[in-house]
Amino acid sequence: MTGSVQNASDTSEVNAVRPIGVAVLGMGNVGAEVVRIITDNADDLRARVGAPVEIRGVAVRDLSRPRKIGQELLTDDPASLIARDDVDIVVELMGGIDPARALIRTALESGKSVVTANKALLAEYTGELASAAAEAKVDLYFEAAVAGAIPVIRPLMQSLAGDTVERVAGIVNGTTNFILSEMDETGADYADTLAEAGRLGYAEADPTADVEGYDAAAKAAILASIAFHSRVTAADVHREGISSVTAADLVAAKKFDCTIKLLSICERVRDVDGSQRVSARVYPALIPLTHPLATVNGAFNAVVVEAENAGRLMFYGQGAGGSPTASAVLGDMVMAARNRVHGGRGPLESTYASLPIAPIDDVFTRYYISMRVADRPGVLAQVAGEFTKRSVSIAAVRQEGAGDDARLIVVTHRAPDRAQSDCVAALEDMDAVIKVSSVLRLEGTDD
Ligand SMILES: NC(=O)C1=CN([C@@H]2O[C@H](COP(=O)(O)OP(=O)(O)OC[C@H]3O[C@@H](n4cnc5c(N)ncnc54)[C@H](O)[C@@H]3O)[C@@H](O)[C@H]2O)C=CC1
Ligand SMILES: N[C@@H](CC=O)C(=O)O
Ligand code: NA
Repeated sequence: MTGSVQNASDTSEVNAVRPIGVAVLGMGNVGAEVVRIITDNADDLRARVGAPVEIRGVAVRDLSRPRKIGQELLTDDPASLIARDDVDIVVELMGGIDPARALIRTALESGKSVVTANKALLAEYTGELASAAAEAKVDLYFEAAVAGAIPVIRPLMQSLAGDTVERVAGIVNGTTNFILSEMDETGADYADTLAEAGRLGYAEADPTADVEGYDAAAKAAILASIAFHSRVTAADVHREGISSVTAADLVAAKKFDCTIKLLSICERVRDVDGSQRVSARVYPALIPLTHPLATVNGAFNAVVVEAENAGRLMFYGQGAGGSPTASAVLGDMVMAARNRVHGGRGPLESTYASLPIAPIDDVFTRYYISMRVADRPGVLAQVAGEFTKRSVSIAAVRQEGAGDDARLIVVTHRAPDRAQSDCVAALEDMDAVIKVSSVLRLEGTDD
């Protein structure tokens, strides 16, 4: 056998190396799996890192709850745990902004490397935390924060570091994808499916973050920051959730050979004057059934990256759940541990391009609009007139039903989102339009 990793596990050389001490903050869906894997795979981890990896403690809220770890390792005092001299790496899996933000900052400032899956925190405070990591010359890794087990952060930060990324788009929220897939395939009820996503460990502690698109927007902010070397925060991301998507929308989408997915889209916008901006947006959209993202179901995620030289790359896998997410956390933990044993550091934050944000109004989109209309001659022409006035070209019109149930479905060509939303507002004001029942964007088409 050759290679230092193999030799390290076989000889006493490693035994002489100081162990890497790990503090785990939070023992919920992900934290419990991280603790399990570190415990079960101790020998392999030691060989891969070049030193034993030892859990120094696990911070929990409720000390009395039975856990699959020795009671002596549990604490309800995370600040004291991370302050210990024998802690080298802090793995933050509590979620939320406070106290996670302060704990991570303190850990970094006192020279500990940090691994976190906390996208809500990163989408606001990566700048602050990355500066603290850079100052202290330690690592801040967060592969698990976007698309769970799927490697997307590292490919964007490292593998594509020499390329120019044009677009990163995909399905990055497992809970909403699970809900939409179940509603589509089995006609399952929205509320039941959301509860099931919680039981399966996919949903956030507050599932509003999932269904209203906050989680997907946080991930879009993280992806856009890395892809476009610019600081993008959650507030920069246009966000719409899935709570207004109905079973009827899914049925109607099928008639257009489409399905509905909650998409996170990060795009380099190239303006006519040669300047560049970043668009980051999250919304439920129709996509053709032939599109690769249309077959991504359940809690699976997929991210499509388009880069100038690499072309199109697709990353697919389990985007949520305890063990898949723990896999990504462990990958980061091993990297951070190796760096501490052998020297070296992960990449620093890169925001040199500082591209401004393009508001949703300026972005070119396509719309799918379903409305109940008065069943009388001339209505179609009136409706079409509102689009013509705003230079929005109609790609398809379908008329369904009759009498009180007369419906028009309009699909537009690409136009500035502002012009499209103005058309919708005008339709809502028309006497002939009884109700605009559904407005969704259409993605994944060339026109
Ligand atoms: N569950 C998933 O599929 C994924 C979760 N994440 C992220 O990973 C993190 C953890 O997620 P889950 O394990 O699902 O959440 P969870 O809610 O199951 O676990 C969090 C645990 O941290 C504990 N905790 C919270 N505040 C604490 C405090 N101050 N001191 C001690 N313990 C505290 C809670 O009691 C809970 O047991 C979150 O940031 C989440 O957004 C990221 C990717 C996927
Ligand atoms: N709640 C999130 C968990 C993973 O990030 C999701 O459903 O994707
Ligand atoms: Na990931």
